[in-house]
Amino acid sequence: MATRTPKSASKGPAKRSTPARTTSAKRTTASAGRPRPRTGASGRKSSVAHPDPISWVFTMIGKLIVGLWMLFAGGVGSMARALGNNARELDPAHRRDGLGLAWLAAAIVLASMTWRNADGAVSGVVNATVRGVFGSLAWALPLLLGLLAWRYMRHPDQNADTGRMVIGWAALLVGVLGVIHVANDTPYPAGEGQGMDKVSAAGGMVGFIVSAPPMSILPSWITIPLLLLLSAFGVLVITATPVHRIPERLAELRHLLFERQSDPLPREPSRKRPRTKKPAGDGEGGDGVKPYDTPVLSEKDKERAEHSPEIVPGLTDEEDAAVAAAAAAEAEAGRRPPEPPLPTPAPRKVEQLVLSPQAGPYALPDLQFLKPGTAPKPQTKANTTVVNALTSVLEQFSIDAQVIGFTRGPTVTRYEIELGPAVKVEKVTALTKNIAYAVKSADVRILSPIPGKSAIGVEIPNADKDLVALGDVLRSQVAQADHHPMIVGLGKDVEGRTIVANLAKMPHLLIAGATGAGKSVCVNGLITSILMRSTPDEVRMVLVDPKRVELSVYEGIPHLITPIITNPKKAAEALEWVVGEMDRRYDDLAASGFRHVDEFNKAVRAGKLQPPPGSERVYQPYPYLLVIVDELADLMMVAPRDVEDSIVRITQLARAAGIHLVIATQRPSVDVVTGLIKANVPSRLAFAVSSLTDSRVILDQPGADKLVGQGDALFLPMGASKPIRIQNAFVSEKEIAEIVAHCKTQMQAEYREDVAVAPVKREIDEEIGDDLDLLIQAAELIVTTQFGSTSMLQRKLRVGFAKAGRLMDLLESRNVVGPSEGSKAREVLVKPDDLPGLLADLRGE
Ligand SMILES: Nc1ncnc2c1ncn2[C@@H]1O[C@H](COP(=O)(O)OP(=O)(O)OP(=O)(O)O)[C@@H](O)[C@H]1O
Repeated sequence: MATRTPKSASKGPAKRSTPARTTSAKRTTASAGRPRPRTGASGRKSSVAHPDPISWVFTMIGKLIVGLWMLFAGGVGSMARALGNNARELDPAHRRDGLGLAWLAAAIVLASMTWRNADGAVSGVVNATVRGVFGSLAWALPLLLGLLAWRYMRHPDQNADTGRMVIGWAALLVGVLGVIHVANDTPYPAGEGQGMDKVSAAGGMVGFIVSAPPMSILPSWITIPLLLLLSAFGVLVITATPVHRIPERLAELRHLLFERQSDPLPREPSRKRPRTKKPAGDGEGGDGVKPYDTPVLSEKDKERAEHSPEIVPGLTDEEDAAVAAAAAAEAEAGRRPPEPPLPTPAPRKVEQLVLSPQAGPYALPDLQFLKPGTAPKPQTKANTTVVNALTSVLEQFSIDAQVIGFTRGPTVTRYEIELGPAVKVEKVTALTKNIAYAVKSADVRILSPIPGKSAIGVEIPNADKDLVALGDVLRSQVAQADHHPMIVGLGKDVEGRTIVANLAKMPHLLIAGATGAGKSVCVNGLITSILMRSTPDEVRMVLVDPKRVELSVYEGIPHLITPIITNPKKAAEALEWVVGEMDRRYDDLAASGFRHVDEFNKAVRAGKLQPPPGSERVYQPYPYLLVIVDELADLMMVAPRDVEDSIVRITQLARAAGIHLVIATQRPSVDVVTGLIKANVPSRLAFAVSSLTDSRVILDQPGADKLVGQGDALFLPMGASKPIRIQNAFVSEKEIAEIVAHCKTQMQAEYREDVAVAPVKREIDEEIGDDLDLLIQAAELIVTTQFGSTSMLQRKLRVGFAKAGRLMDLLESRNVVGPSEGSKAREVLVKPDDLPGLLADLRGE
């Protein structure tokens, strides 16, 4: 079989070629009548009818030479190809190193020929040529080549930047040479009183070419500004400054030149610490919590080694990061230090419904307490690699689609894929695993479509993340423009936009995520945002921290109405207190005819609300009440029913009363985040979770299982159908401690006594449930009459047989009556004297 195929294959062409050959042979024979050389169709050859031996020898020698030449050329060619292949296998960085060295050599050679009076024909020609071309700036050419060499070797991975630099410097050089040429009366290379000498002494041929044409039609006072404009363009390209950002860049420059020495944050002496005292890369030295701190595996060091400090300033050196990011933050704020909202004046004297009286003015903490994050990186080599990987996946599967661009966010980059006509979206979405394989990342999330765009989004984590700092978020224009006291900084979205949210509008928020996903940092961010922007008479807080350590730093802040609640049982009580507070506020709203506490407050501030005649009451504005529960699971373990009841009541009604809940949990399972709680907490913030099920519990859709952790989150505000992906803002423990200290110096915390105190009925047995009142009546009846009869309970309490039987069972289980004795009444085990104690027990007191 194996031999047959070539045979038959060779037969085909042979058969096909035979007639042709036969025909031509016949034709030749017919025309010449004798055999002719097969090559010979030309007249010249056909005229050589009898080649003599000498010419034959020459012909053969010629053929030999041609053959040898072809052999040599083939050898050189294949050698070059082999070398080329090897060169292709070289690390691109090495190739660029080679290029850099070549430029350096050229710079040195050029400098040796142009910077000194070298004799020698070659030097003379090179010198004259360089001067002829670049005129009086010929001396700068070796420097520019040296600079190019340095860039190639220093940043082998920044091709695009090097290209930009070359273009920028070229534009600058051409513009300046033109100006020099005009300044020297625009000499021509030939003509009377002109010549190359004069051209070389002015702007050279470059200067001539760029200045002579405009000078022939325009006066010099127009030509020079035009040339200066070209030079300015070069400077903008070199510094990568779009025109609209010139003021910011100038501000940065001023900052670097004049203000860097005088620390922009003088309140923090620690900033001046010598670098060596801090472990390298410890972005928040001594803070405990560091941004992107990986608790299990320390990949940070590896990452740090892979990125030059210029690319990832935040992860390598705190001071550089601080300076770079300060510049960026200032640039963002247009160099104007952001103004904190004005402190609210001391409240008027109040007499009722007071959470705690406040004396003296209260100054909000300075925003400088919060450090800036890292400046966002526009594009890195990793992005180009991913674009190539995506393109090749689409090509491999022959899908008519292309990557049309990407948006780099702080943690992930979203690549946009546009489909060709009649290509199914599913063709790309079905490739999730292949894309993940090609880009070497398991956390690929596909968005189809990107909201507001006809494109599919592929979100891939960045190897080099940006640090989003709470300080930058709160300093942003969007946060500064809104003075609502419940505005909190959430972070930045994939497009780098700052995301702030109004807790009052949420109106309640559920935060969930696995351990280490960034929940605690988020809760800290929310509380810190409030501390930064609101006075205690605007916002009051109840903090519930069953884990005991997460929120302890806030102990003593004046915004608290009760010490931080760490005991889950007391937490349930505090939630009940909140329900009571809500009811009190509702009573006020109902009595005054307002529908929201904001309207009520407005009326009170305007003095429009008068207490009813005869009442001693003095109205005063209600502060917002923010209740933060850091671990719902711990509460649900202790008193699931009470906690759920309170949460549901609060969430259903509290909005109008200015009471808002933030519930965090690391166990987003259905027994913790029950259907009732979910239905009543409309805004969700999901950090990375381990399973699709968890993601569905929080968001009612997948997505959170594809997050990368460390503050990467999906935010689903009330009413939205698609979550927004954000990188949560980071705030360090050190910053929090400073802010808390400031708040404490402004005002003492004055706690209400009754918040976490058990109201009358507390530890009611779950078994009793809603029957407590009936049970107490039954116990009273039986103990006072000493007659343990079910039918008596039926008659006296007017309940059915089943209920009476249940009450009797409950009393039996609590040793109030003995076991059933058939139709006889049960024995009563508690004496009338012990009744008060029994009732207190039943009430759980
Ligand atoms: N927004 C963020 N920016 C940068 N890094 C973050 C961010 N949020 C969290 N991290 C990093 O992730 C680590 C873990 O975060 P965090 O302590 O908030 O997790 P958690 O979900 O609260 O975990 P646990 O439930 O175990 O307390 C932090 O120490 C920090 O290094």
